[in-house]
Amino acid sequence: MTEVPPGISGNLKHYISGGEEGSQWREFSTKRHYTNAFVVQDNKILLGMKKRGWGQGKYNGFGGKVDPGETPLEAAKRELEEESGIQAPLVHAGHLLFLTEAVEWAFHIDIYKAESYTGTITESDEMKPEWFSTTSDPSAELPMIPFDRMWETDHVWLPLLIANKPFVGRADFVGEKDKSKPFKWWYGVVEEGKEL
Ligand SMILES: COc1nc(N)nc2c1ncn2[C@H]1C[C@H](O)[C@@H](COP(=O)(O)OP(=O)(O)OP(=O)(O)O)O1
Repeated sequence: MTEVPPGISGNLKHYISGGEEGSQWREFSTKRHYTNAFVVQDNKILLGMKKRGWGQGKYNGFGGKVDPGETPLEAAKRELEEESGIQAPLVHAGHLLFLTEAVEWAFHIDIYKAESYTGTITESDEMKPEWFSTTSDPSAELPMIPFDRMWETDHVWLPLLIANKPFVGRADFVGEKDKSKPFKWWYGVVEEGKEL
């Protein structure tokens, strides 16, 4: 299954794919644009525990919908500040397409990363920020990234973000809302020396 799935494109090299035997990509007619932003600094990553709405109870980057008239980068900076209280020089790291049974649109999510920030990390009504270790060193003072409390395919692409390898992926989920599980997925990395 090395063929790039419908809905994503770019100078991509197959990285990982899988799913239930015989499963087909789901059709979709509309996409909604979202952002997700991560601060990675000194072997640690800032995640937030979502306190309400879509993904409640899961850890994720900071983000949300792109508002009309905003660029994705503007939206990513606004959402990061609204949800965690900080400003950061975000750089585009990849994008993802997610489909679920719970909603009729596809989530197009632009993913951003920063290696520094200004301001004071502050809990908001939407997110509780926490630092996690990006290393597997058992002597690290921080807890490891809680992949068992994140969306199921995050363990595939978050290491690419941490390693500064631009990526693009698609995952189709089955099941209701937060109980949904991926049934088909494909992730690619951008070919060496090429643009995303
Ligand atoms: C597999 O699906 C997903 N995985 C990951 N890692 N992140 C996802 C997935 N589906 C959605 N997301 C992200 C995209 C956004 O960053 C948030 C959802 O944004 P939200 O609905 O909270 O948007 P807001 O504009 O903040 O919402 P309000 O209207 O409540 O302010 O999850």
